[in-house]
Parts: sequence; C-alpha cells; structure tokens
Amino acid sequence: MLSTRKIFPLAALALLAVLPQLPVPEFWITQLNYIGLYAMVSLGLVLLTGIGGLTSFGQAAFVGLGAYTTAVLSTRFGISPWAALGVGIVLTVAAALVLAWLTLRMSGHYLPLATIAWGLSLNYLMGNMEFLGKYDGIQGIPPLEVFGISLNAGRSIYYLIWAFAVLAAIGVSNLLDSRPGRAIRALNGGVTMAEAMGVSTFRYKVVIFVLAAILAAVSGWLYAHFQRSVNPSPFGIKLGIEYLFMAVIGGVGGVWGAFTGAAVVKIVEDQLQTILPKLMGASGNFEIIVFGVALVLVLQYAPKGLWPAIARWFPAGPRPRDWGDAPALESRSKPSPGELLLDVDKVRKEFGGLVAVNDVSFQIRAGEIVGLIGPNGAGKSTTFNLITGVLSLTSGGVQFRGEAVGGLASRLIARRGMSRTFQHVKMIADMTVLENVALGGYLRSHSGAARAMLRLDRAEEKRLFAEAERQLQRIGMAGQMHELAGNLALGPQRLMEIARALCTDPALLLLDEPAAGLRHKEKQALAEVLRQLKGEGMSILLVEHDMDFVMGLTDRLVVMEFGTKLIEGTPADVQASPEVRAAYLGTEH
Ligand SMILES: Nc1ncnc2c1ncn2[C@@H]1O[C@H](COP(=O)(O)OP(=O)(O)OP(=O)(O)O)[C@@H](O)[C@H]1O
Repeated sequence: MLSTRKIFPLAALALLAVLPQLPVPEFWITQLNYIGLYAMVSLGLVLLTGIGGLTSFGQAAFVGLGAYTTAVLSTRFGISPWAALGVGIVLTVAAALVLAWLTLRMSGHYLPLATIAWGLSLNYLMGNMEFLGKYDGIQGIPPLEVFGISLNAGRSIYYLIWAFAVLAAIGVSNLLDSRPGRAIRALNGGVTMAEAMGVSTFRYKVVIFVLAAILAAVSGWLYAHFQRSVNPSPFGIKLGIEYLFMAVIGGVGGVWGAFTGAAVVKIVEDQLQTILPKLMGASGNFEIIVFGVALVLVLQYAPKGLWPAIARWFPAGPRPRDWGDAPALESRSKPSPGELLLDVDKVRKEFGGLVAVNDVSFQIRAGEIVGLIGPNGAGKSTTFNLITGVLSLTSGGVQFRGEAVGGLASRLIARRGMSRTFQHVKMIADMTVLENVALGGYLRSHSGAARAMLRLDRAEEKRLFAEAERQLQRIGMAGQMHELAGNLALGPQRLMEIARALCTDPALLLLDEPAAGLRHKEKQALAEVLRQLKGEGMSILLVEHDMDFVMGLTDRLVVMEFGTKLIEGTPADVQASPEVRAAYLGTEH
C-alpha cells in the first residue's frame, strides 16, 4: 500500500508531467517555468541558510554568472550551451570557493556582508562592461537542444527546467538524509558538537556554499536559454533578497519549502504588480512593501514557513528498520585494562589576568571512572575543554594513549578515541534520536556529499543505523529511537548524548556534568548506565558538581578549587578530607 507520504509526490510529479499537454494558458506555463527556476535557487538557500545556518544575499549573482557565461559563450563564440553549462559551473565553483575561503572561517556577519558585496560588484560589472552589453545585456541566445529537439518554446523548456528542479530536490533531500547531511544539520547549532564528533565544520560550510552556488548557476543557465536574452536587472541584490524571502516564506527547514516559497512569491508578486499600482494610482514596486510585511508576519506566526503546515497532512512514518543484518562498523583496538590512557600534565589556562586552570595534573588508566569535582567556578569545565581541544592550552601538555594531543583541534582528538558529552545538551532537535546517535558514527564511515546525493551510500547508512541502535540498546533507549530528539525530557536527552558518544567507539568517554538538572529518578537511571559501562570496561572521565552522584560511582576523584588541584584520591579519602569539606562548605553553603 502506498502511503499518503508517497502518493503526494507521485501525484505532483504526474501533474507536472501532463500540464503542458493540457490546454493550460501560456501564461501559467511561463509562471511554472519561473517557479521551477526560482525554486532551484531557494533550494540552495534551504541548504545554506535553513539547514546550515549561513546567510547569503548573493545567490542572484551566481544565477547571473551562470546566465552570462552561457550568453557570452553561445552568442560570441558559438560554443554549445551544454559546454557553456560546464564552464559556468567551473566559474561558479571557483568564485564560491574564493568567497568561502575569505569569509567562512570568520564568524558573525562576514558572510552576509561579503555576499552583498559580491552581488553588488558582479551586478555592477554586468551593467558596465561593453563586452557584456552593459545595461542592454546580450540578445539572441540560442535555444537549448536535447536529443536534437529544440527547446524553443515555453512548453518544451518547461520539461528541462522541471527535470533539473526535481533532480535537485531529490539530490538535496538524499543529501540531508545521510552521513554528510547529518554533519551539515549539526552546523546550525554552532560548531562545537559537530567538531567533537569529528566533523570538519569548515569543510561542510564550503560544501553547502558551493552546492547552493551551483544550483543558482544552473538556474541562471536555464533562465538565459528560456528568455533567450540576459540583462543585469534580474541578477541584482533585490532578487538576492527575494530568493531569501522565498526560502523563508516557504520554509527553510526542508526541501519542499523552497518550492512552496517560489510558487507563493511568484504568483502573489504577479498579482500584486498589477493590483497595487492601480490601487496606489502610481507605478512602482509596491509589492516589496507587502513582502516585507509578509516576511515579518511569517517569522512571527509561522517561523518555519508555510510548508510545515502543508506537510502536516502527510505525516512521515518511522524510518523502516532495514538494517537488521548490516555488518558491524569497524572498531578501534581497545586499551588493555590498567594501561595509561590519559596523562594531563600541568595544564594551565589563563583568560587575561584570570588563571582558570593552574598547572593541574592527573592521569586516567583504562577501565577507571575518574571524577573531576569542585565547587562552582573551580575550573572543571575549562580543564575538560582543554583536554578535549575546545580551548587552547596556555601551557602544559595532554597525552592520550601515548600521543601528545594538547593543542590539537577537537575533531582530531575525537579521531584518536576521546568522545564527549556537553554540560548543555547539544543535539539536532528536529532529527530522531536514532539519527542523532548515528552522527556519532561519522568518523567510522566515509560517504561524501556526491555519494549521498546519488544514494550510493545506503549500505554504509545501514551499518551506521545498526550501530546507533546497538548503542541505544546499550543504554536502554532503543524504544525511543524514532522520537524527535527535541521532544525528549532532559534525562533521556543526556542519555542520548552518551549513546552518540559511544557510537564513536571511544577509548575514553568524557561526560561534562551529566547529572546537572536531572531529577532524582533520572540521576539513578544515569548512574545505572554508567555503572554498566564501567562493567563493560569503559574508561570514563566525569566532570561533576554533585558530590553524592560521584561518590558511589567513581574509582578516583580529582578535586579542584580556584583553578588548582586540591586533592586526589578515592571517594572515601575525599569524603574524609577537611580541605574538601571546607572548599564545598566555604563556597556553597
Ligand atoms: N571563556 C572564558 N573567559 C573568561 N573567563 C572564563 C572563561 N571560561 C571560564 N572562565 C572563568 O574561569 C573560571 C573557571 O570556570 P569553569 O567554567 O571552568 O568552572 P567550573 O568548575 O566548570 O564551574 P561550573 O561548575 O559553574 O561549571 C571561572 O572563574 C570562570 O568565570
């Protein structure tokens, strides 16, 4: 039986295919052509802005690059439009790489500003270069040919436009449901978690920026051969902003939001362009005002855009469990019990004049659970972040399995077998528990974006889901694997983070205040899971504020106060220590 989830896209595809054969007025075919072209560009923005959290106002310039490349090459040099498409894509990738290289390492507003500058300058270039026909542009662009058929009418190029648009949508949705897709979806919540899972966040930012640019350039190429002429006006900053409108109004969270947004904006814009000047009694682009107001309203009342409201009618079922017989992922050689695993040697961190961690040393041997405790502000989290590479050391060193890791990026430390959770849970709230945990298997798998888009990664995906399910079983959460992570209570969310860390196949598990904010019952469940992991031979470093929680659980405790190691010993030693009592009583009660 086909579900409504499957029937809807098939019906939409069938309708798209027969429409030009029906007596539909030419006007609507033209509208649909524009919607397909616009949707491709806003699809790139869904990937870039909605999923990856990066904003670009310069997509119209990439459309222009694709359009002008084919216009120049086909009219001035007689080069085939298909070859010109290849050249356009190469130029686009080169321009996108340069922009990405310059801006993506910087945080904040550099990318939006750089894309505005890029959009303005390219548009200026188009409008002022003799060679590009200045503001008149280039006319006489030949029609496209496919298998000897000339696509010289709206109804014939329609098929090519929509073939590209549908293929792009399928490629992007395949990408989002894959190993690189999970890494891309992790970008939006900041880079720390993704890096801790071994993801090079810079690389994926570049990947989505380049992909979005390619989608825009292909749309521009189709546009040029559909219009048969180009001029600078559709590639300016106004359209750059309009593409963002489309993505936001339709819904930046998913592929079909791009199509919804393109359709709504194109159709409403046309109507407004005829109605508003009549109402106002003057000519002008009054629709911009309406769009501005609409955008504010959408952001206020439907921040996820219009598509999620439509998608409610087609609820997705749980992911079919087809990984039952998938072979296990490869695992690393395990340290032998008692082997020196982590050697923290006089690590120091200064923030300006404040010494947050003052030459702290301790060791962890394989099979131990060590607790790092101390009152608020003692420097526990900073020490933890120094070990995991989130912060750089002022001085001192960290050795892991005999190898110096101090100063390495956190993703390189993760690669060596340290895996962590976070004091404030970091997850992808709109992904299922299973998918969140599968992100932990990132470093144990290899498929890249191209394989994912072509769906060549399914065997590896099965192995990843099988591993994620195994880790969820290990912590007793297999029953919740299909739930959205954001819908879980804090206790299960913290356990899910532990399963995600276990999915990396760690030699050492680092837990940052795992019991913080948990209710008594949830703390008990967590302690039970940690005891069981210890029973299985897992080595754990636990940063914890709650003394009672660590007492019954750890082999050894390192107590910090004011950035310095106060004492190290068994829980009994620590409990009996007058200094520790003073530290806790003095600062807390
Ligand atoms: N990025 C930073 N810049 C400046 N000071 C910082 C920074 N991070 C931490 N500190 C300071 O370093 C000291 C140690 O902080 P840290 O968060 O490591 O303590 P903690 O023991 O983990 O405390 P808590 O239990 O409250 O998390 C504090 O005085 C804190 O204000």
